Amino acid sequence: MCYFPTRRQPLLCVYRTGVKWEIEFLAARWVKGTNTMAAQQNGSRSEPEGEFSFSAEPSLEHIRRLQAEFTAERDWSQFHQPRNLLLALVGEVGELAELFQWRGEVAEGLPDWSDADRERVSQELSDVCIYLVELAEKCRVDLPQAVLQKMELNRRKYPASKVHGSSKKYTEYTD
Ligand SMILES: Nc1ccn([C@H]2C[C@H](O)[C@@H](COP(=O)(O)OP(=O)(O)OP(=O)(O)O)O2)c(=O)n1
Repeated sequence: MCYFPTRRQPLLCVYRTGVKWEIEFLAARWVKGTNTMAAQQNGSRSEPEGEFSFSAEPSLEHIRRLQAEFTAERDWSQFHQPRNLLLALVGEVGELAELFQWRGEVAEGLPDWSDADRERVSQELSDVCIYLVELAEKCRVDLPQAVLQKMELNRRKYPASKVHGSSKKYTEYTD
């Protein structure tokens, strides 16, 4: 797998043979950052107002491998059993919740938030994602496939024609 996001692709591909995922990941982040900066300098946004999408990389498998390397390098695998990871995950969810605490309703895009608070949200969401992915690994759940299967189940449980515009739980439907 290789990144082809910009004309800088040769730089990124140089690292492929070393299979140093962290370097690839940081390089991809750098590319995204410079793209964003360039867009800002040109006075343009990378996306139309109101639209948002994730970068294609890293995949969940890529994140799993990066975290596996991170823990192996520190001899921390001994601490990262499923129960500990679950507690760590819940702790990070708590830290994320704390950022939203007492603010009242928050608009999509967090328009009134400071850059520092947005950065904290980004970091806490990342902590949640990292621990979630590692917990899935330790539970031997193939998370991307499991998510697809769960979404299919959700579609069948909540047929759009039946529940359109309603937030009721499926158990509340009588027919
Ligand atoms: N034993 C550990 C400790 C940390 N991490 C990684 C995964 C998380 O992404 C992040 C969590 O680090 P901290 O426990 O220091 O928590 P925070 O980054 O949230 O710091 P703070 O609690 O000060 O906000 O580091 C890990 O994998 N295993």
